[in-house]
Amino acid sequence: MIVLKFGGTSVGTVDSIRQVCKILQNNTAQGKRMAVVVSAMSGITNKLITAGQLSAGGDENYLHLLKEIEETHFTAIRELMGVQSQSRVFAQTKRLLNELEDLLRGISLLKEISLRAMDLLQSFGERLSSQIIAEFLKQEGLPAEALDARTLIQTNKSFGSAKVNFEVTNANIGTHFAGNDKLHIITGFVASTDDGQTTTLGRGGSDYTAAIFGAALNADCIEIWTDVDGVLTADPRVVPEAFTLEKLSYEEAMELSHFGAKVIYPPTLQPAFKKKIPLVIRNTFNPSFEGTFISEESGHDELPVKGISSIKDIALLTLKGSGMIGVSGVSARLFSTLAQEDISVILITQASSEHSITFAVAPEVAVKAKEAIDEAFSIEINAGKVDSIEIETGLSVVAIIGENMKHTPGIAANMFAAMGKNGVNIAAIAQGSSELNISTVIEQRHLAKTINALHEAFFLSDKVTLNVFVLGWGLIGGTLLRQIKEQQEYLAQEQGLNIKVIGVANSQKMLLDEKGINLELSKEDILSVGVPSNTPSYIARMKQMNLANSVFVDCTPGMDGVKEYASILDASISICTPNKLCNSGTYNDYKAIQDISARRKVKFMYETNVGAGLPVISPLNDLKHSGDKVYKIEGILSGTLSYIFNSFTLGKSFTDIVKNAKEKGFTEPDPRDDLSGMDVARKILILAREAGFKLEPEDVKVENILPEACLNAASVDEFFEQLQKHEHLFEKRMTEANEEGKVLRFVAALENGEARVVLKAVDESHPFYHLSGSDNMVVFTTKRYLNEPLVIKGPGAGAEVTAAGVFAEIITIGNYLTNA
Ligand SMILES: NC(=O)C1=CN([C@@H]2O[C@H](COP(=O)(O)OP(=O)(O)OC[C@H]3O[C@@H](n4cnc5c(N)ncnc54)[C@H](O)[C@@H]3O)[C@@H](O)[C@H]2O)C=CC1
Ligand SMILES: N[C@@H](CC=O)C(=O)O
Ligand code: NA
Repeated sequence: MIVLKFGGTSVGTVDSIRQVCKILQNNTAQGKRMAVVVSAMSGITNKLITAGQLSAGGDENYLHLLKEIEETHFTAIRELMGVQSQSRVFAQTKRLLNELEDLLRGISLLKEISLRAMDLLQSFGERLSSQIIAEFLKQEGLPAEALDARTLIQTNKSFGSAKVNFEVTNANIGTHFAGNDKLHIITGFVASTDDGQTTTLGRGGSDYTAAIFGAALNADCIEIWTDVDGVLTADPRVVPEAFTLEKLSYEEAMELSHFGAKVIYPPTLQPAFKKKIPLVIRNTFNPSFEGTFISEESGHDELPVKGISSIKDIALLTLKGSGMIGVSGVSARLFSTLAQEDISVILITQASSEHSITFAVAPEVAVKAKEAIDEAFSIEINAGKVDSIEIETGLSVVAIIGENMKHTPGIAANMFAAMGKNGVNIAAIAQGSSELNISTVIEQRHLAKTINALHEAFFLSDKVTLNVFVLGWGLIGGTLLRQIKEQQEYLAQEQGLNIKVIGVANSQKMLLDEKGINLELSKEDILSVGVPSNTPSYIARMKQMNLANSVFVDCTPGMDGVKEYASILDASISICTPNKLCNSGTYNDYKAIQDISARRKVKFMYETNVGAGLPVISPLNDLKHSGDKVYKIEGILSGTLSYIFNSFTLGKSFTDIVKNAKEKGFTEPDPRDDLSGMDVARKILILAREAGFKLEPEDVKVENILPEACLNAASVDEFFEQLQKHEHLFEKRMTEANEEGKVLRFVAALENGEARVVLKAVDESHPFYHLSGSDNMVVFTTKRYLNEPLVIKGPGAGAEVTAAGVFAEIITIGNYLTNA
């Protein structure tokens, strides 16, 4: 015998009722014996309640609702039943509707509605639906018969949520079913007292009916048919990747539903749990799907955590004071006070210092709870031994649930790491010794982010999403976006890293889309649906989205984004950037940013600040952290100047070479940043700071090779005109060097804590002599690399290598954020 329960949506329309019929026919064909519990058609119970309230308030509009209720059922009959039986079923239904009308009229005359009348009123929903469905099933060839559960389930007189007398009820059900092989279509939710008054079974009442019948009949299984596939790992409206669980234990189901998974209401299923009858949650609208099987066994041995659950709105109350330490009976008084006020406690934590007890309640009862407790502890409060209760609001509970967490180390670590890296502060923690549930209290604004981060950490560790916000869509930004597009599929497949670009912007337009931007479209098409660019609002929107695993990528040459770095890191969003302005500003600013990223445990990465894609900053840090001592750093740190002086031979125009470097993407957006030595100065300053020297920008001594007229030119075009006019200056220096068998190299150096940038003539014996193209070369002389310095060499500028360096850092950040 199996007991099937069909909820309101499963019997809500003519189509769904037909669907129910198919499911039952299918089972019959397989020779299964069944009992069926049905709810009222969806929306009917609410209409009955409203009609009752209207009539009690003397509002004639209840008649309209009555009409609507009639229409819903008449439509079902008209569409489901053949002409021969229609009139009979209409008549049956009309009789019930007349009774309902009489009841509502009675209520309107009395001008009040008792709980008892409310129960009777609500019973019409199930009585109407069960009759029509039974008639339809009969017509379709099933041996169906409507069964009014009021004749079998006996309760006490607690109207609204009556207590079942199981002894009488079980006996009644046993007797009724003995030797009766009809297909009973049972009214859910309703019952009656021993003197025949109608009662209802409270929240989840139809599930309760199914459990009562299942237990009484020793059913093999109880199937709860609803409009979702089963119990999901998380709320799919918050986590689109949530999936249906195949198996759950009773305890897990209980914990998961306690936190708002509305699929079942486990307290009502107790009779079934007690008899160890398995429960299956199934989807009426997707009947081929197996659903979620709930039994004694948890299943999924590989899944220590089964679900992420939450309560959106709670208040946290704390009772604290020195007068509590070592005093017994404090918590007994506290919680019995709450019990007297009928306040349900959602979560409790107490540290072993016994100095305070913190607990969570629904926010609407927080003040009432505070007043009651302050009153109960008034003597201690007046004596200064205990403080008046503190209330914190705007909080949520997030919990991970699973039986296999028991005795599995690392689960809490994983949970807290995922939250910590996403900047979620935990206000309170609770774990029962059953180890079935770890609950945390967090700020409500972080709820969605937390649920998603935890879902990734526990269910999708092989498929995590990194949310990327790019500012600046020029040479580097554009190349980076192209590289991401080309590599997206590989990273998702091979690395389980789903890189989602959520925001893009150039100086004109910006676009943010939480669903992710389709990089297959052209830049013009993408930005055409954008809005005028505004850096502060771009960043505000990014923070407001509050997505898990977010990275801000600044590919602009200016300060607009840099000004916001502190606030971005403070919002627990990582940053990676080729923009050097942040790290080459004042030392205090540099230090502040480093401190914030350390404090917030988010990454701030900028390897491309020096030598573009070449590893320079990270090896320097490795040397430092491993205890080496850096004596000297010397380098050709400008790809542009390297290219220019490597290509500058007799007979060539200096201006053409600079233009050529710009076309190749080596130069800064304004090449004067390179030629003035400014860009190199920034780089050696950054290296000096990374090496541990507290230098300010003005501490770097730079030889200026550009004439005033070039520096002062109003535009880049005008600069090139002026450069042409002054070419002879460069030719002169080059010829002089050549005459000594030397070449010109723009060299940066850090020695004894002093940083310099000079144009130097070097001979063949010098390592910088043989450079070519845009190559950078960095020479580290250290305690360990003393006689043979450590040399790093390769292209130090250009769109492809720079963007690739930024991309690599994005991936590093992704791995950091998503691995515990
Ligand atoms: N070209 C290279 O080899 C290297 C460049 N870099 C750095 O990369 C950065 C980008 O350089 P490029 O791509 O060559 O510059 P670019 O001039 O080609 O592109 C800059 C982009 O930023 C946009 N932009 C500027 N301010 C903005 C704002 N407030 N909001 C939104 N968008 C804004 C511009 O519209 C443009 O799309 C610079 O900081 C540069 O120093 C670093 C290493 C190597
Ligand atoms: N303009 C710079 C680009 C890299 O930082 C250079 O030429 O090195
Ligand atoms: Na680099």
